[in-house]
Amino acid sequence: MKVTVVGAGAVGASCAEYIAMKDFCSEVVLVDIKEGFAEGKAMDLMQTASLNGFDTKITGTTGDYSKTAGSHVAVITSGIPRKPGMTREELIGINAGIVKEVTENLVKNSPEVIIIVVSNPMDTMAYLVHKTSGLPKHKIIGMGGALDSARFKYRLAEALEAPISDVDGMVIAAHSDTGMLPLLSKATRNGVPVTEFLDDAKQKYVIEETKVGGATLTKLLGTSAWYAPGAAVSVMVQAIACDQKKMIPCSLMLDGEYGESDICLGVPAIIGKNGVESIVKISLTEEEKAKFAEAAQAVREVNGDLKF
Ligand SMILES: NC(=O)c1ccc[n+]([C@@H]2O[C@H](COP(=O)([O-])OP(=O)(O)OC[C@H]3O[C@@H](n4cnc5c(N)ncnc54)[C@H](O)[C@@H]3O)[C@@H](O)[C@H]2O)c1
Ligand SMILES: O=C(O)C[C@H](O)C(=O)O
Repeated sequence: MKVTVVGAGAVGASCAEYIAMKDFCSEVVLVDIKEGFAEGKAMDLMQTASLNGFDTKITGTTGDYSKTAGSHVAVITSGIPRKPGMTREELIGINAGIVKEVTENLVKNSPEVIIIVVSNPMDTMAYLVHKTSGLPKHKIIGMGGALDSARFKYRLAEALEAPISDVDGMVIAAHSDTGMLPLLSKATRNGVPVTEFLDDAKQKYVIEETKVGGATLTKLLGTSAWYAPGAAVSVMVQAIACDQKKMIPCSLMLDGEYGESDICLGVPAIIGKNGVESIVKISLTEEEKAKFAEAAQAVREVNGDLKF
């Protein structure tokens, strides 16, 4: 299995590192536009191989997409991250052009590729890849829900004063500060609804902190996060590489599911060797349905700024 990661910055390098550490791929190719940067990151990561015990071969290239030919999966992390005080949506002006160009180069060299979109604003960038790549819709997957769900579990464990391994939960809808929908109604501690343990104030705290998880880290770090994003991508790549058929919330092109069409939004899906094996339909409360529709409306407005 050959995986390409475009953008050898914070998220791209973290993603390559986690993929290599799990040792399920034969080859990871890092691509960046900055001269020598991807080559340097690849060499540094390869020098951890004997220390960390993996055999995955990591190489880097400055923009030579012929080196990515025959990739099964490609991850797009190229583009600018936000700074404290910004929204992800403000990145569209620069990132849309980068994502479109990168997608064209990837598909030209790997016509069968499955693309995982990470660059922000992610739901809109995933939509752009659908509109410009010519790939079938099961081969384009936006990464947001896997990360947001991990942050939800972190906040749930904190509020419950429980180990994270006791906790389960999922975030759907938009990957934005306002449009995330942490499904508290379905979150559990060892199968018991968390609503049995958390009072209203704690429930509200968990939801609000989850939604601004990315902004909180951006404020602390001065740029956006990379460890958990990289780990989330590696889980998705592994689900494809090992045909795990894992249920992961991902930003997918909807065609009537959850009452929406012609939009990419976070919904639970089965991820396996074909990319998206199916979209999972779960029941939502009336309040959750309304929030999902509200998030869709906001993403639709951002999509309106795209020029194909
Ligand atoms: N979807 C998510 O959950 C999620 C999580 C974290 C970050 N992000 C997004 O991922 C993106 C990358 O974040 P980062 O922290 O790694 O940023 P970064 O600045 O560390 O890395 C981005 C890299 O992209 C490269 N790049 C720019 N244009 C390119 C091009 N045309 N071709 C190849 N490479 C190019 C840059 O040289 C840089 O090395 C941002 O848009 C950020 O908002 C999304
Ligand atoms: O918050 C950001 O801008 C980056 C990313 O989308 C995240 O959630 O960490």
